[in-house]
Amino acid sequence: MSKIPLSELLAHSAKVIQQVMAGQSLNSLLPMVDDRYRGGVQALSFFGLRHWSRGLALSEQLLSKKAPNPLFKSLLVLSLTLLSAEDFLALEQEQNTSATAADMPVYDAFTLVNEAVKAATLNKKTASFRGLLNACLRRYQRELVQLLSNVWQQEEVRYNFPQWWIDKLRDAYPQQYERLLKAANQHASLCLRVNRRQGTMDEFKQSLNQAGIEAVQLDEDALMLPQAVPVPQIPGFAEGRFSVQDLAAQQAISMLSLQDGLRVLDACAAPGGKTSHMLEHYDLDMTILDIDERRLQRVHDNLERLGLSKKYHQDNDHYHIRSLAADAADTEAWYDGRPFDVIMADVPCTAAGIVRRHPDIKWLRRPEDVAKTSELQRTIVQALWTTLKPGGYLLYITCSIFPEEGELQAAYFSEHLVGAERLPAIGQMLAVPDENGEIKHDGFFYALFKKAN
Ligand SMILES: C[S@@+](CC[C@H](N)C(=O)[O-])C[C@H]1O[C@@H](n2cnc3c(N)ncnc32)[C@H](O)[C@@H]1O
Repeated sequence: MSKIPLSELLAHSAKVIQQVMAGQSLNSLLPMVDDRYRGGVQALSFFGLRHWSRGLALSEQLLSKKAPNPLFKSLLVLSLTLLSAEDFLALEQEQNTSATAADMPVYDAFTLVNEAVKAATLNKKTASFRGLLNACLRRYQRELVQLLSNVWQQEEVRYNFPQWWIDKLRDAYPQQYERLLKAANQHASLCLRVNRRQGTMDEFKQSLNQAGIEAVQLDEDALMLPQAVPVPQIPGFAEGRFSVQDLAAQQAISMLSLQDGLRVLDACAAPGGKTSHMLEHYDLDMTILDIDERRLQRVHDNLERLGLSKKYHQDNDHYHIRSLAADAADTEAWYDGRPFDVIMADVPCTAAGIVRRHPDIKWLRRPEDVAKTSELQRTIVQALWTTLKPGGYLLYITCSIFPEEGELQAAYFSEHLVGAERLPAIGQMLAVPDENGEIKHDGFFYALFKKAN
């Protein structure tokens, strides 16, 4: 980041965040950023989005009327978020609330204000308002004690989440919501899954060790890298020796009684994280379904890289792969009438459990999305249930921590899926620090159902 002027990074980041606020995901925006800027823009956007509420509240105190345009607003809020970071941390420590500083970009205030004003000159939508930007930032510096004490009164600022999200978590987890919210604004370490078809865990750990990469083994297949390393620089990526997958997502196969030869449906499969995990362990007759044809291609790319495509298993009679781009709920469009032994239903959800890795999610979601996705999940699972063999298993999965997509949904399925017996499974996983203060996984929900014979 050091060689590129901060002003340019701020200008690009403000643009990216403005587009997020208009409804686009960071995943779709970051790949379009010029290679030279991408790392820096990602770091600034992650930090900006995690702490947006504070910058926004400060900007509302500093502007006497509405911001002249969305790009200016984005640049001002981002600059204030950065400028107030250390002061806010000190305030948090004073108030004894556990502060989160790990990902904080540290710039001295003088440089930051100058660079922000320079950033304003780089775009014609902001150039004529650079005086206003300068005035707001300098007033923040003069009045920061009073301004921070004003915005501290707002829960949205203290937790850096939209109020509806805070209220929902407080209702669902009265004892834990504060820990959950704080944890969700922290940096998430990279978690890898070792491909056991390409070597053992010990061999892989050894290759990391030789490359000077520190790794902590979390379970049979999972390793966490405490220090960030760009994925292509980790030895064995191109050769398919590992995948990037959170520990919570890696739990899925432990709940399914899989064995070679079973007819399995991965109903919402893309990009294939769980499909490939199943195929790394078992020789399956696998049907891969996803509504999105382009995302389905990513499943094939991943299977190819991991050596899991059928062509690598030609002589294996148990190993079959069939893929279909279709709406899982529309069984007439894709179901051939041969029921499945096992169905994995990793359904679309609000993704409220993975905000650490996708800080844009809390700004992209609207309160009404929860009921909408919950309804969609019901439609999909009820349709899938008709394609399950008597005696077969369906694993319902979301990366959410909202009960409507978790426990309440599982209770609904227990009642409404004909012949469903709910079996013991992990249930709700929450991303909160363990006894050592470490957050080891994302927020996920699992419920397992067996269909009566
Ligand atoms: C949570 S992601 C699945 C992640 C995947 N199982 C993995 O582990 O990599 C949900 C997927 O559901 C797909 N999807 C959404 N609506 C669908 C539908 N009606 N039918 C089938 N797939 C759907 C999305 O395209 C998306 O790829």
